[in-house]
Amino acid sequence: MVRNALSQTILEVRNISKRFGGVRALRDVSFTISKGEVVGLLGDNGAGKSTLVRCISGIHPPDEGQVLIANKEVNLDTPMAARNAGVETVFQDLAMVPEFNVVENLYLNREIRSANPLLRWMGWLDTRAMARRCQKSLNRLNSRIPSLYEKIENLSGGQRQAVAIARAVSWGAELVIMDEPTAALGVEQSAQVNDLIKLISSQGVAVLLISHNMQHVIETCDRAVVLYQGQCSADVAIEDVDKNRLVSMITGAADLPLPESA
Ligand SMILES: Nc1ncnc2c1ncn2[C@@H]1O[C@H](COP(=O)(O)OP(=O)(O)OP(=O)(O)O)[C@@H](O)[C@H]1O
Repeated sequence: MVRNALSQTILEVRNISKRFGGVRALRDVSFTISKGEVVGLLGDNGAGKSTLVRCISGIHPPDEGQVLIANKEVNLDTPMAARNAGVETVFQDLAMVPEFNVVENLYLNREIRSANPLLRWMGWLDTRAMARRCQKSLNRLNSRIPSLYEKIENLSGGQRQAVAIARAVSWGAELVIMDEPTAALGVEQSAQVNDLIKLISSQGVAVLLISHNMQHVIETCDRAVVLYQGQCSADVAIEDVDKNRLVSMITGAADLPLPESA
C-alpha cells in the first residue's frame, strides 16, 4: 500500500559509515526513498538516526559512502549544499526565532531583496514579495495560521510545525527530513501534522520521518528503515508489519540478521 510513492528515486544512501572516535555510529547504511514516499527512520536511542540525518543534511559529512539525489552523486558538506540539492530538514527545535513573525521566519537568512538596485544596495527587503510567497506556501498546506504577521511565540506547537514545514517546501525541497515532528504535540495537533505530511507527499515531496511513535509511523509512512547499533537491520513496507513487529525490530528482538560486532 505505497500511498504516493512514484517510481523515481529521490534519495539514495549508499554504504554510509560514520565514526566518532571509537564509536561506530553508522556502518554501511544503504537505502532509497522514492518521490512522494514517506519513510520512517526508526531505531532505539543511540541507534544512529540523528547521525544519519546529519550526514544527509550536510552537518556531518560521512566518513565513507555516497549520497545520491535523483540518481546523481552529491557532496553534502554543508547545510547549504544539502538545501541546494533539494534536501530540507525540520529539526526538533524548528530553528525559528520566537520573536519574529511567520514571514520573517519563513525567509530567515533567505530574505528577498528589493528589485530596485539602489534600495537593494541599501539592504532593503521586498516585504510584499515575501508576504505574497509566504501566503502561497501556507495555502499549499491548507494552513490555518491566524496571520502572517503573528509572532511564532504566539502560535501553537502544531501551527509552528506547519510554518516549519511550509518553509521547507517553499524552497522547492524534493525531500523533507523531519525529526520527531509530533514529539511535543497533543493528539489533535499530531494528527494535523500527520495530515500535512500526507499532503506534501501527495504533492510529490518525499519525507524521511524520525519517530518513536509507532502508531504515527503506521498511520503516516509507506515504509520503515530500522537502524540497530548503527546498521540498517530492516527495510520494510508498512503494510507488511504491525506495531509490535516494528518495536521488536527496533529493540533487536525480531528474528533479523544480527549486525556485525564492532
Ligand atoms: N558528536 C558526537 N560525538 C561523539 N559521539 C557521537 C556524536 N554524535 C553521536 N554520537 C554517538 O553516535 C551514536 C549514535 O548516536 P545518534 O545520536 O545518531 O543516535 P540516535 O538514534 O539519534 O539516538 P536518539 O534516539 O537517542 O536521539 C551514539 O553512540 C552517540 O553517542
